[in-house]
Amino acid sequence: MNAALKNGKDLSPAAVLPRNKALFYGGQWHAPGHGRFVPTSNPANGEVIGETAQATASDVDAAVAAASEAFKSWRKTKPSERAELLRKAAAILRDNAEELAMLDALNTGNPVAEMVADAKIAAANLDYFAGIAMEAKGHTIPMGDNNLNYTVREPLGVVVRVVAYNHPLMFAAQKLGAPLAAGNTVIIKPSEQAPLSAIRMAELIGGVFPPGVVNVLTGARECGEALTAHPLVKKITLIGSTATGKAILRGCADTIKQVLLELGGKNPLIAYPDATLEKLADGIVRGMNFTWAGQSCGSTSRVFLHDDIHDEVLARVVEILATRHKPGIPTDWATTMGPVISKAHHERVLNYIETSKREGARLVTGGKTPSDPALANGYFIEPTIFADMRSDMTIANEEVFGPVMAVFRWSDENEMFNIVNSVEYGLTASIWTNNLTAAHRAASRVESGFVWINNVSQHFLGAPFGGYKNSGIGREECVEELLEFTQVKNVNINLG
Ligand SMILES: NC(=O)c1ccc[n+]([C@@H]2O[C@H](COP(=O)([O-])OP(=O)(O)OC[C@H]3O[C@@H](n4cnc5c(N)ncnc54)[C@H](O)[C@@H]3O)[C@@H](O)[C@H]2O)c1
Repeated sequence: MNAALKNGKDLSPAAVLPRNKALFYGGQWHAPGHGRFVPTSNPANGEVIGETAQATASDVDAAVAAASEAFKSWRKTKPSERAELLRKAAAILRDNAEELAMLDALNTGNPVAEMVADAKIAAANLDYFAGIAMEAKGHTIPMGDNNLNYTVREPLGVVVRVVAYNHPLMFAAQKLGAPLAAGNTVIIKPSEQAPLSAIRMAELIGGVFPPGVVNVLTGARECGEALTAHPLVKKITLIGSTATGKAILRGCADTIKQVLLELGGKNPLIAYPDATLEKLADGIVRGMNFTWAGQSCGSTSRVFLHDDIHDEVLARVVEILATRHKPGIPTDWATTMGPVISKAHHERVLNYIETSKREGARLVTGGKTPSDPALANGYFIEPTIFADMRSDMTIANEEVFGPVMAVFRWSDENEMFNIVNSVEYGLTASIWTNNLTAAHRAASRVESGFVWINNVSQHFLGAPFGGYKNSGIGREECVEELLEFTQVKNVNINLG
């Protein structure tokens, strides 16, 4: 199939790459103050495919000023009108889903066929927050005679949303929904590792909103730090690593800035002996998100198999994996697994593999770069499984953020939960059993913010997503996310 054509649409790089490379704020494109642009590349072959501006502190000042100015009228805009614009933006994203998927495939290495869903998920989020814009409401509080006491929820002001590289368009677009619906203006800071689709998003939907309401600043750590420290930024949110979350928390101290943090994970999948083995094996493969080379915060990368079913399930998993995920060129519509994001990350993941071997984990499958010469210049790694894991091994505790699964054997439930809950992370967990009591008991014991029973990976719009422990602060994709971007004012009226 010609990768450049899909449903009559031209999906060649020339057609899908953004036209701009500068900074989008105040409704216009601005060259960075110091004029620096940096290249961005395609992880499937290492080739440079574009360049983007590197925002520094002076650009941050200018963008925050524009967003701050826009806030004055956006906060007064009727929620129903704000909702209408969000719905308009959602429709544009849906119309451009294939183009945006191809752009993300070029810049992240995630397979294009699977990335089409990302624009649609982002659009669904915008529609969802458009629908609940009126839920940013207050209460009346009974105070007895001669007093009327009520609360109102007001927007915060300028909100910054810093996002990770693994689903760049989806994160950049979906994270606009809640703050805009609540009346804030937003600056999106995409990852410097995959910035192109956020720029394209600004081209497509930036003009739907009044100037300064939606802004996109590309840049790296320096840009993120300047945004974090800026006194006129009232809240900063992050989708990123726990290390960056800690840096942002530290950077917020001087301005007493609110945060919302969606951070890393080392998520357990726990299988009881009575689970339906066929579905379990399928779920273990799906939960690891091999499609994006394991680069998902929610990946269930620690699999705890009960002794009675361990060997049979592991054999099934290896069998499914062999037919389902094979590294390939991400812009090819038939590809089922992409590379990792960069040369540095490739080396990091391969190091984790070598360390695991050295520490005595048993390599069951994968563990190396693919032999296909067409992939030689990209950052590909075969889907990898280690078994006979011990809790003191490195990948039993550290987030690899690559296609590397760690399988543990268990027989004592208490010992198993000690290991499950011994890591610093607590994002997701997946529990497999047909016993209702065991399922609820396990859900209650596991220290994670988002738990699936007999399922993996899926998010449910309206249901709170977020982490326990060092996996984050706050909840998203639900009413609470909307309320995160409001502050409560209490008004007491003396009627006497
Ligand atoms: N919990 C979630 O919902 C979720 C979703 C996806 C990814 N993640 C996590 O993201 C990580 C992988 O993504 P990544 O490598 O892009 O993460 P990262 O933390 O390296 O970068 C994330 C973003 O933070 C910015 N940044 C870096 N240092 C900063 C600083 N000091 N101040 C402000 N901003 C700064 C980066 O430029 C980027 O835009 C993994 O740990 C993964 O688990 C979490």
